Amino acid sequence: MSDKLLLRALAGETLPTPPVWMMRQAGRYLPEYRATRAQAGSFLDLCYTPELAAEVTLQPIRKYAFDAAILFADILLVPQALGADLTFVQGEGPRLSTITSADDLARLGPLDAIDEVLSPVYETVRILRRELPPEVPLIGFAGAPWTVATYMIAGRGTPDQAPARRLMYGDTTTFEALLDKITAATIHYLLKQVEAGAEVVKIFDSWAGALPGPVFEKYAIAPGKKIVDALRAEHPDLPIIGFPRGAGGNYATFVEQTGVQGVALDTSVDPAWAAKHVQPHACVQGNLDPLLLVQGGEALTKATKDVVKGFSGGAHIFNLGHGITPDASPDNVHRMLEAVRG
Ligand SMILES: Cc1c2[nH]c(c1CCC(=O)O)Cc1[nH]c(c(CCC(=O)O)c1C)Cc1[nH]c(c(CCC(=O)O)c1C)Cc1[nH]c(c(C)c1CCC(=O)O)C2
Repeated sequence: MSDKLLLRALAGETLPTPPVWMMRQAGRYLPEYRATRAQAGSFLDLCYTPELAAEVTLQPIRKYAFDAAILFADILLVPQALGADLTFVQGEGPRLSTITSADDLARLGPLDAIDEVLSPVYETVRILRRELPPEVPLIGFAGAPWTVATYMIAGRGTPDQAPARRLMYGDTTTFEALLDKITAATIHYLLKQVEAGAEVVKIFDSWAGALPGPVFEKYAIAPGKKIVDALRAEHPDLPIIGFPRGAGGNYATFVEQTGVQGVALDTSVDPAWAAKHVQPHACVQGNLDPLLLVQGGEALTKATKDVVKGFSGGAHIFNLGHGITPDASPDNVHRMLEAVRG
């Protein structure tokens, strides 16, 4: 049996204490992250400098002894590798060249050129497999096609993904061709991460909840399943975690139809509902409100224990319902861990 608790949970085991990690565990709430980030220059320089990307991945493992490490990179590296211009504007988020027509789509580069941009990420994975403690598995990741497409179409984050939804309605052919291109690039990218040493992969569909109900199956589940099937064909035992954030009642369908071993639940999901409708079919991951790591105190301790208790009847990985925010206190993370591990 594996000594890696995360892999045991993903294999369906109910553990006395769940393994713990946090989305965005390498991030701006940590002073050591901010120092390495300053040394690297820009956020993208940090992503593409393997020694420094490995260093920020390791920082939260050293500080908190989390049960998993997640590769330091970003879901928007795939659009960049496909030829989109990408910058991160301090305090505002990403900016990309937009795709609103078949001509824009045609200007993207070929799939077989993406490794020219992405190869430093594979080097980061190789360094991490050498340097991580043996009991800490490495999670590789990518964005799901719909979520990546929302940024490629709008050229930035938007509150409601209106530009992507308009292309979906107005030029379905271009929209679907873009999803197919991202899907193919993502399969290649994740296979390369696994070959380099990632032991689990997670697919972030952060904007799944913005998809209208009638097309959830077509644009969240079907591309997700395509990726899962392609990875499984090469690596039958690879554990895969899906994160269809905001999927609500569709969480159960998502798990059933994609066949993921793990599913990350966002903050809006009630553990009592998920324990009944999702957990019997997959290991659940989540779902503490990240704001509690800003608030701290008894509220944090109580909510943490409630999440652990709510999912104690099955396979569970303790995590947040979304990423930890820059204003969270590093000490509150210790308090959360104490409440999980006792
Ligand atoms: C939507 C999305 C992105 N990136 C990601 C998602 C999906 C998860 C989610 O919903 O949060 C995924 C991601 N981004 C990052 C990681 C690294 C690993 C980790 O979780 O620790 C992961 C897994 C680093 C990052 N990605 C980003 C930072 C902050 C950049 C900085 O240091 O200035 C980090 C640590 C920047 C980023 N990256 C993205 C945005 C919109 C932004 C700007 C907003 C922000 O600043 O938080 C796109």
